[in-house]
Amino acid sequence: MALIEAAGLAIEFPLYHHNARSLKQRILASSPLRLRKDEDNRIVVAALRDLSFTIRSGERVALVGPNGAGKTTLLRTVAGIYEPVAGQLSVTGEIGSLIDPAAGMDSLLTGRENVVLRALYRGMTEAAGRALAEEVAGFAGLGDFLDMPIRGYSAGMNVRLAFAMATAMTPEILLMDEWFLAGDAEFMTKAEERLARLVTDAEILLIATHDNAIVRKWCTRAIRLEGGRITADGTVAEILGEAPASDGVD
Ligand SMILES: Nc1ncnc2c1ncn2[C@@H]1O[C@H](COP(=O)(O)OP(=O)(O)OP(=O)(O)O)[C@@H](O)[C@H]1O
Repeated sequence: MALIEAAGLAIEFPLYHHNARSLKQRILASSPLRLRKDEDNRIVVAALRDLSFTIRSGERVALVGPNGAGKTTLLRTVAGIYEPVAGQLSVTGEIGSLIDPAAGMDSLLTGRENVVLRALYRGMTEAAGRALAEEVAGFAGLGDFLDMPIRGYSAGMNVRLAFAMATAMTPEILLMDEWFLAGDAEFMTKAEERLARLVTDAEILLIATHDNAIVRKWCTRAIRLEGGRITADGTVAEILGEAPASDGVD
């Protein structure tokens, strides 16, 4: 059973800037509690502060909140990209990650080679990887581009490949940034069908978004982050209420 549990989770980034002092003053003015000095006397930004939550199998959770609230940082932390500086995070279940399209891809390899390589990392045989590449090819609709190095792909092609690959592997936990749902109309129709199947089988969906229509369509629960903290956690109706389609910050 897939499960994500966080207790007192905190993520910080050191602030590197040639003029960190004045930057600090400016950020302090707008967000007085978000900067501090760590044990090594470095100024750090508290990207996530004291987060505690449990996400269980069957939940489809939206991370909502203004720019800089910490939504993507939380996705990346659950994906294992960032190490918490405090608190605990426990993630049970195989993760499919649609956060950074080129992450984990080798730009010198072709789309097909990347799919096979990813399959091998996951412990599949090469034959199974090749079969998976065919499946991904059919869905992503990249045509001959599938056999070209991905450094020549457009941004849209990268998204198609990443989306097709992540969803073909039916992860138990799917982590997604909203712009994976912003493809062209034809692709999105296909993608939505696939996503619907995936979120029915896959156990947890965690998506960062500003688009309330996406939250209402896909999610059962919403967690609101502000300034790196959870300020609300509840059903979509409780968190969004009568809010309009977008929170207007993007
Ligand atoms: N790699 C990094 N290095 C330094 N600071 C970072 C890094 N990533 C995020 N931050 C800081 O952490 C905070 C949270 O950023 P994050 O990108 O998670 O917000 P977000 O809610 O996803 O915003 P948006 O809606 O704009 O995508 C911000 O103050 C940001 O500047």
